[in-house]
Amino acid sequence: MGKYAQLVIGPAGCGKSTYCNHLYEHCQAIRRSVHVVNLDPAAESFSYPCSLDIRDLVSLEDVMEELSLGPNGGLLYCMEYLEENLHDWLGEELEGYGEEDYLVFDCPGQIELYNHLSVFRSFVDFLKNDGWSVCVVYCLDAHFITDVAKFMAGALQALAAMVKLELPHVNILTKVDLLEDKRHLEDFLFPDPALLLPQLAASTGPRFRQLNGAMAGLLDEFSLVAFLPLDITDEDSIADILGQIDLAIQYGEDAEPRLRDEALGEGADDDDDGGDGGADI
Ligand SMILES: Nc1nc2c(ncn2[C@@H]2O[C@H](COP(=O)(O)OP(=O)(O)OP(=O)(O)O)[C@@H](O)[C@H]2O)c(=O)[nH]1
Ligand SMILES: [Mg+2]
Repeated sequence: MGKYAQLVIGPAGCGKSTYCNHLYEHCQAIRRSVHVVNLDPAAESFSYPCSLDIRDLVSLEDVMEELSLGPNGGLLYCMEYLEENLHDWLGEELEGYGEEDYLVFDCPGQIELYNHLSVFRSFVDFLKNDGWSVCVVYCLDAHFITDVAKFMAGALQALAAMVKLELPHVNILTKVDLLEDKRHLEDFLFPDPALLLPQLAASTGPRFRQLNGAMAGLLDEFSLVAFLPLDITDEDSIADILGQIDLAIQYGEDAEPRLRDEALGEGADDDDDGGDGGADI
């Protein structure tokens, strides 16, 4: 048995909260328990029921008003405040959760929080020490694949978060339903630098050739940057993603006996198939 969590991160507006809501609805549909946590002190409203909310600790609005800070400085202050209060606030709140609980943390969109500051590293270390198996879910807007240079930048950001947080990691290409032309989608789900490099060269000046080569080499060397497509109009899409995340944190191994026990406890049919509609992993 264990405690499981997803840390949903990615650039501003890339669809993190929408993913969290879609995942919550999917889990409701397959009768799988999941709690969504808001970690964005600037959030105003959510579509999902919020089980735990950073704004109960600190809100951006109050910080901006009381400390006369702008939105970015205010957000950094809030996140550093969270880092200082991990034990006192988060530790206490998480006492209400235990074995078999599954949390999804909907994070703010400023990528410097993952790459430059220590707050998320402290946050995941705290969760790990508290016994949670955590998977980072890095969201990138599918719009990024319309321009190879933009995609390279997005993939490198995902790679930086992967290296910095050192956790099981799944990358998601969100908003795939909005792509008009899906013919080249596959090229970006498993990006092959050798394939992308000529396109990159065509869209940048010759003096960037060496830099482009070095960046492509970096992605190639790690060969860890692959993306799963999220099409919110296709239910299989979120089921596949959840299945991959389950694999990454080995959720299925612990969950199967529990689902069967639950089904029996609820007087399920004798011939229970144990599947419960869950992801096929
Ligand atoms: N069609 C479509 N729209 C999406 C999808 N994901 C997000 N959106 C839209 O994109 C906008 C931003 O989505 P959010 O889920 O708020 O993005 P976010 O990453 O949580 O944004 P921040 O928390 O501000 O960084 C909203 O208008 C969403 O409705 C998607 O998969 N498909
Ligand atoms: Mg959001």
